[in-house]
Amino acid sequence: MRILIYGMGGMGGIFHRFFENRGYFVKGYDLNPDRSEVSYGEIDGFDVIFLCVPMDEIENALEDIARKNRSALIVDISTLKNLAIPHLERLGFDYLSIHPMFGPDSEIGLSNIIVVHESGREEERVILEEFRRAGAIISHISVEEHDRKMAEIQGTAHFLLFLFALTLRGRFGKAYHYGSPIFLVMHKLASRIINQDWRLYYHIQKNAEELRKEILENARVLDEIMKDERSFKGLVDELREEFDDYRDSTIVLDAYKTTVNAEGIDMLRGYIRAIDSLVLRLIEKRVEAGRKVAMEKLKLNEPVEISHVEDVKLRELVTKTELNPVMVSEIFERLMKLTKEEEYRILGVRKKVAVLGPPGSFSEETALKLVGSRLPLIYQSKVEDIFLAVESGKADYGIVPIENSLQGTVLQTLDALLRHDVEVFAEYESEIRHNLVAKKRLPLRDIEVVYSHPQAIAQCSEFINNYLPHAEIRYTRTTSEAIEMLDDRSAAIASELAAKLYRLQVIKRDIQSLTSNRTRFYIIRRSGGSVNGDESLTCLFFGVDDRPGALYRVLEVFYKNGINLRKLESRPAGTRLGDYIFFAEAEEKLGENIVEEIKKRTTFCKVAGFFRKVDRLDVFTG
Ligand SMILES: NC(=O)c1ccc[n+]([C@@H]2O[C@H](COP(=O)([O-])OP(=O)(O)OC[C@H]3O[C@@H](n4cnc5c(N)ncnc54)[C@H](O)[C@@H]3O)[C@@H](O)[C@H]2O)c1
Ligand SMILES: O=C(O)C(=O)C[C@]1(C(=O)O)C=C[C@@H](O)C=C1
Repeated sequence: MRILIYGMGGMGGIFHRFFENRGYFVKGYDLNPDRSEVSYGEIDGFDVIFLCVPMDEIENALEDIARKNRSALIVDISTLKNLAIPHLERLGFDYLSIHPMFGPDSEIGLSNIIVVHESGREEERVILEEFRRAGAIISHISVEEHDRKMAEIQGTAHFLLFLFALTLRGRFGKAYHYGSPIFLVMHKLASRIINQDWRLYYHIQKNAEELRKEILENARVLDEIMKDERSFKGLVDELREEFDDYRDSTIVLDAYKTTVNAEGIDMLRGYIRAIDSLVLRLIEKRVEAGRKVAMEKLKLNEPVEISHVEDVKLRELVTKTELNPVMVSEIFERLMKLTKEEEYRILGVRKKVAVLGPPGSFSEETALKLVGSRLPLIYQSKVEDIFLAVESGKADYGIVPIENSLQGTVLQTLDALLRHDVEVFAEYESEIRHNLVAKKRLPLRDIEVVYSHPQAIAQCSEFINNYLPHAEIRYTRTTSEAIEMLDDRSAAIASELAAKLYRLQVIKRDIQSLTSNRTRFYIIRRSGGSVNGDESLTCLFFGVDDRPGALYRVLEVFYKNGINLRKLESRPAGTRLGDYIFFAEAEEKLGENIVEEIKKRTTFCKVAGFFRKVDRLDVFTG
């Protein structure tokens, strides 16, 4: 979906950043060439055009667009619908008409967006879904009802603020040091609207003439009521029934302090203290919201950690500030960590699990199957680092691949298992399923490039040869890298989880060749964990003298006790050329006597774990 922002002023800027940060192709066009990224001649190549020009310019702008591009979906964001909709209808555009109830310097999250007209096009669904996911509150009303409601809502607020300004004019000058918080907030709001485009307020008030009469009448009534104690109390009692939500109004008032012009060291220190205490209260609010999010996630079976939500958030935040982007990202990463810790706590998750990253990898997919979706994963880029994380206590468990049906034993895992003070306590087997994914639904013939890791490409070669012989293959180091490269004409091979995480379309599921592609994982923990009792397997390392029959004498122990070995590998001991250490997996939990017997017949023996096969791992207890 190619999006054009037509009019790159305040509102245009917001929508440009919003969609760009979410990975859409977005360009801006403006009469002012300094703000334009494309020329007027290029506006025909877009599927969606956000109309973000001032209201007086809407008609001209629509005429200009109609000359170049009649097929795009127009997104009308105007404040008053009677200035835009007649022209959209006359020119025959498909259009989505919304009223974003926020200004250029606001955040979309928690803002109201009123939808007054939809054309039924797919792009509309995508746009509204993005707003919804960003936390906007979307409501639907008719065009007529919209203009009536705006007269009530905006008309009343603006009129009263202008009245406030008119009444106070000339009384205080700029000396507001004795202002109360409520007064100061109202003063600020009045100054805000007085300093914006007056035409907007003029148009809104045009629809609000009846309402203003009502306000003036109410003012007279109120004046009378306030003269009498009992009638005033009666009014307050009545109003309290409707105006009862004043939670956190102090935060609103205290936020005002951050906007004063502080001068001198003492006042500046006071100013910073006020900001700090506000920040602290806001952090508490953030964490409180995290607790509620966690309960929602429990219902939806969603993971606590959603990396693409975090990535988009960080990208958006750094584009909103001139501050050092690295530090800003760090601060918000810490805040998210605090929130996530609280989410885990509320869900009763006590364990942390180290897996091979990055998010969206097949290892992560396995981890999610094993431990469910709401666990703290620690992503490591190497098998060795998973062992280190577990050994050092940074992670409680590690999930490491030990064997793949196509590639055989994972030697890094074997070597690390020998060196580190960890033990295997469970194993898990999973089938790797590859999917062809893309940014949008694409017929196979339109896919020009396929990105993926060489192993994934190899495992899907049959599918690629049969269905994508025309496509160019480009190798990437990781699945995430393949996904980052995607444009409208390419596809990637990735796990179902990655498709979900990065909100991609799955073009074709299970494209791996018929040969089963299974991977067995060990689940490791620090040595000395409690034995469960239902262990049925043992893995161990041993070394033998360099003489005939030495290995035979060890194997004899298994033979004599009727114990099957399902795996036997030799690895260089790392001492001198020709010295080997053996690794074995026995299909039984070896008793102490057997281990003793093996020790007698070997130069070295380390039991790396008594373990069992599992389908789930409980991370909610212990
Ligand atoms: N500002 C708000 O709080 C707010 C809130 C909701 C909706 N809106 C609506 O958003 C729209 C834009 O408001 P804004 O505050 O972003 O305005 P703005 O003045 O900040 O930006 C308008 C931009 O449009 C450009 N422009 C003007 N005429 C043009 C034309 N014919 N072709 C191309 N570009 C043109 C201007 O150069 C400017 O960059 C209006 O319809 C307004 O009703 C504004
Ligand atoms: O948005 C969510 O799902 C949250 O739980 C909030 C939050 C955050 O702290 O910003 C925390 C965890 C997720 O990884 C993404 C974001």
